[in-house]
Amino acid sequence: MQRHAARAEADLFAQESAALAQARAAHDDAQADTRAALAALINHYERLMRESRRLIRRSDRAELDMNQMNRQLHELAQQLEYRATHDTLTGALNRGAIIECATRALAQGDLALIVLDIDHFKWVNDDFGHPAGDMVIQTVVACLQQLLGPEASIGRVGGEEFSVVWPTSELAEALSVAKRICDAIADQVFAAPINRQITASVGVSWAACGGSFETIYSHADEALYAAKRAGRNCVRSHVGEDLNPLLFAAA
Ligand SMILES: Nc1nc2c(ncn2[C@@H]2O[C@H](COP(=O)(O)OP(=O)(O)OP(=O)(O)O)[C@@H](O)[C@H]2O)c(=O)[nH]1
Repeated sequence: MQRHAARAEADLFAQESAALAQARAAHDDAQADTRAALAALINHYERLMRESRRLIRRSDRAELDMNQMNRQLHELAQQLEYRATHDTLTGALNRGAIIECATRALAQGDLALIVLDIDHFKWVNDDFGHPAGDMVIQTVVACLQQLLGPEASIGRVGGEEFSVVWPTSELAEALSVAKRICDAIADQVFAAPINRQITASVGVSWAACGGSFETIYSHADEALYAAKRAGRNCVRSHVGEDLNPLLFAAA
């Protein structure tokens, strides 16, 4: 291939080299036919210009193709990154991405973790079918996004379980966010065929900067199940060793 390229390069300039040698000889020899040598030189110079233009056009096309391929590769890498970190049904962060996000947030500062689980979701599926259940899951995520804004880290960590990573030094602030989440879901109108109130139970945990994800998650999970035990549609918290028994009664 390299040999072929070298030969093509030699062939490309062979005639011009000969014409140049002829012109030099004519230049050095007072008796030579300089007009003929000049005519040959003009001829070959024009051929070189045509050839150069053709090569420039070809390289411009190759550059355009390469730029387009680069753009496609970049888009593909972004799509792969998105698919690796997001839940396909809702577009929320997936479990792995939420773990990474919470771990990073804990390394940088104090953090509240809010987990919520739709109440009696099995009945939704049983009464209205799995596609309607999927629609409820999507609506819950849309409701969280609407409530918390585009910057909030909202994840779907299980079938009908969601997490919100909420960096804050104030437990009271996290509890207020959790209460707003609980109320927003209870107030959300779900499209047909659901047409009935859906609620969620919410658990909140909090850890100071440097805490571990495993601890903050297990505390949030315990708080969530305390909320389920307390009758659902309510918020419970677990901070440190302390499982708060009566925080925000059912709405
Ligand atoms: N439609 C739908 N259903 C799902 C999905 N993932 C899990 N589920 C269903 O979610 C239901 C969860 O039911 P359970 O864990 O028994 O809990 P629950 O009925 O919500 O009751 P509580 O959590 O105790 O209030 C099961 O019926 C699962 O089949 C999903 O992606 N789509």
